[in-house]
Amino acid sequence: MLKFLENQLIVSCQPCTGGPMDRPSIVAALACAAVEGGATAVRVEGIRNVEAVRAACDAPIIGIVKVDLADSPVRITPFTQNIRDLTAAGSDIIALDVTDRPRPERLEDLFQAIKFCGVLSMADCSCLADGEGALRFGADILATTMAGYTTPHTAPEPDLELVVKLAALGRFVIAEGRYNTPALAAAALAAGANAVVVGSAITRTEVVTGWFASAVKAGAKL
Ligand SMILES: CC(=O)N[C@H](C=O)[C@@H](O)[C@H](O)[C@H](O)COP(=O)(O)O
Repeated sequence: MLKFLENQLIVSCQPCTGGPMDRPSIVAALACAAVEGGATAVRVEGIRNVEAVRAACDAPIIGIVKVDLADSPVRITPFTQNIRDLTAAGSDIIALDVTDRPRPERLEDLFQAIKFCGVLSMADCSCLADGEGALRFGADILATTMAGYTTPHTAPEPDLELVVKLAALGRFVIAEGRYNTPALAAAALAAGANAVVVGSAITRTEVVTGWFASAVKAGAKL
């Protein structure tokens, strides 16, 4: 699986929550379109969406569940039950938030559940220490997904420095988070990532339209 993903583009098919494209049939169409365009794998949120994508295309699926908890800031795949459900729905890889923040279940138990389910684990890190911790639990993939998201202000640029640091740990590294142009996606691989995930710039029409709308408004003022 990791050989198959080497030097490849992975597309995150997560429409804006509650938006007009937030439906399993549309997520499945986005995934098929991404594969037609050259993506090798897709990242998909939610059990119904993973099921719909699995039924529509053969590409490897990185499955996640996002849960909003009252007593924890951890949102991405916080429960072992999420892992069992994502596996049953057809995920090949399961990604989870591995940041050092209060969480409802122990990371050790989550990684054990992933191993027990026979799928690969992808550790969504915010910093080098997250990656080092995830390695101790046997993470198969280290990713930069959470870089810039554990403090209130999201950085505008992707965290290429974290790619370099994680790559030095010697595990398969996926760059993810704000790779909003082809040049930035290519820069991730040049920095040492084994693959790159692009989401918003390909599959969040509202976000991309917003970028253009702001630029057009700013241009009109000149
Ligand atoms: C921080 C967090 O919750 N990230 C989520 C992870 O699944 C998604 O909302 C992102 O869209 C995804 O990581 C891809 O990143 P970008 O959309 O920037 O290409």
